[in-house]
Amino acid sequence: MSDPVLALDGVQKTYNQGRENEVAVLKGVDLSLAPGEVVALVAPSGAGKSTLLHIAGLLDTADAGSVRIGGQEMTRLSDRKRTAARRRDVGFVYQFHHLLPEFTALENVVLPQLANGVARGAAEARAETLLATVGLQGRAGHRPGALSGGEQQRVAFCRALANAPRLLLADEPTGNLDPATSDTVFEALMHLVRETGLSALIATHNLELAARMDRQLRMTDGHLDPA
Ligand SMILES: Nc1ncnc2c1ncn2[C@@H]1O[C@H](COP(=O)(O)OP(=O)(O)OP(=O)(O)O)[C@@H](O)[C@H]1O
Repeated sequence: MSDPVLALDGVQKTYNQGRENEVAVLKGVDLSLAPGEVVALVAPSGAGKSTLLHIAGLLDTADAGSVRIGGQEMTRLSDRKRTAARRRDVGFVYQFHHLLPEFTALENVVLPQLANGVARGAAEARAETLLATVGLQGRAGHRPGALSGGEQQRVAFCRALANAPRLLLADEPTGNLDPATSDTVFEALMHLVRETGLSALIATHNLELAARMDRQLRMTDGHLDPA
């Protein structure tokens, strides 16, 4: 059997918010994400889902426990190696698109590839394919300011996948959109994820969207349980 794309075992994280004020946010989180699996992370505000996504995505480190991506143990890597693994393996999507305003949609998807050493022609071809997958073939030359909120977010999905990560982590990816747009944009994200075959952990407050994923996990009192 192939390795899980993401495996967390006994992950713990406590924040120290000043003297004698410790907050244990993750108290032993276990999670296994199979290749191609899309899992919803449902949690009330403040339960620690951003903390979990940051640790899973190698932006932050756990106090205890193990984080493996594609079978490789990440917990004891040097900062430099962890950053390299994050750039190679993980794509992030946030509630807000964070696109570069002075560049076109196409360029926003091309630039991370150039930074990764991909030749411009190949980078542009991949960007065009990704944008077409989310229905934006006619918008590639537009700057973010000339796109709707839903279109901006679809470009952000393409940018997250530009360097073909094996894992997508999304933190409320449709949280900033009205319900109808949120629905369309979520479908575009699911289509993109299925087309590229990657695994995704998607945090959402929207139970209706969560129900459309392969599986739902709920965060309660520092643990993850099936919803
Ligand atoms: N850098 C930090 N230092 C101290 N405490 C922190 C830090 N980051 C988060 N916390 C605390 O950890 C808890 C969980 O925060 P986190 O951002 O992971 O929650 P969340 O579930 O993503 O919330 P939301 O849905 O509101 O974004 C909160 O009580 C928060 O105050």
